[in-house]
Amino acid sequence: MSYAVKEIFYTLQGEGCNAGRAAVFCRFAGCNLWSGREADRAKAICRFCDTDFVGMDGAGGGRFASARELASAVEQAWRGAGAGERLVVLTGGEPLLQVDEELIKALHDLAFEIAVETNGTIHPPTGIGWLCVSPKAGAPLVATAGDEFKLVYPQLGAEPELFEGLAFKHLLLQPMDGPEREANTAAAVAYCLANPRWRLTLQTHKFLGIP
Ligand SMILES: C[S@@+](CC[C@H](N)C(=O)[O-])C[C@H]1O[C@@H](n2cnc3c(N)ncnc32)[C@H](O)[C@@H]1O
Ligand SMILES: Nc1nc2[nH]cc(C(=O)O)c2c(=O)[nH]1
Ligand code: SF4
Ligand SMILES: [Mg+2]
Repeated sequence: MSYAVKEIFYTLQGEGCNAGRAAVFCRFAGCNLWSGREADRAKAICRFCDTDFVGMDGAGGGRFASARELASAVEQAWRGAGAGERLVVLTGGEPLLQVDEELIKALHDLAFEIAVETNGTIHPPTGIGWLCVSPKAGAPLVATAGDEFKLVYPQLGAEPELFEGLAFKHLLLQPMDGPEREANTAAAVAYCLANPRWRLTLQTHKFLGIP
């Protein structure tokens, strides 16, 4: 199978439990909850997306004909010294529209740990080392277990209480970015203070000014 990739870049994971860790980000093109076109945003299932995932025209992006070619491009982007600690974050768009066991094997063959950022609407293939699920109100949630559950807050119809019975190691609230970011951040802080099972995560790359 071939893979449509928007961009590949090396940076620090900005969000979640692994914030601060160096990683290659591989951003797949396309999503099942929004076309990515501004004209469609108001009628999309997911309306608050902060990401351009349309096309294959970003840095390091393109159409990759095979899992080995894509894994090799990820390896080319790695800038860390030595052989250890290699981490790739597969994101998008919705990566699980494209990620398959062949790609996972090809990345493992190059000694990468694999993290995935997904909206939880697609069953993940086996072999993912760190699964981050970020549910979207109004979309079916089929990935009900994983490493971190990163709920963008607030979302009407996706209140944190609804998810407390799921099998995730970590429950995180991420303030929704956009015009209400400050109010959303204050509300997320208040929620975590009142409900200590939930921890706050911030999009640190945005205030660091890194990708
Ligand atoms: C762009 S998405 C790509 C991965 C996948 N489609 C998903 O939604 O999880 C990456 C992460 O950014 C989060 N995100 C998107 N827009 C956001 C916003 N406006 N504020 C805060 N987090 C946002 C998503 O919930 C997800 O955790
Ligand atoms: N630095 C950095 N960390 C991130 N964590 C999740 C991201 C994403 O867009 O999936 C992201 C991103 O775009 N940049
Ligand atoms: S599901 Fe993820 S990539 Fe798709 S529109 Fe929502 S935040 Fe963006
Ligand atoms: Mg992002």
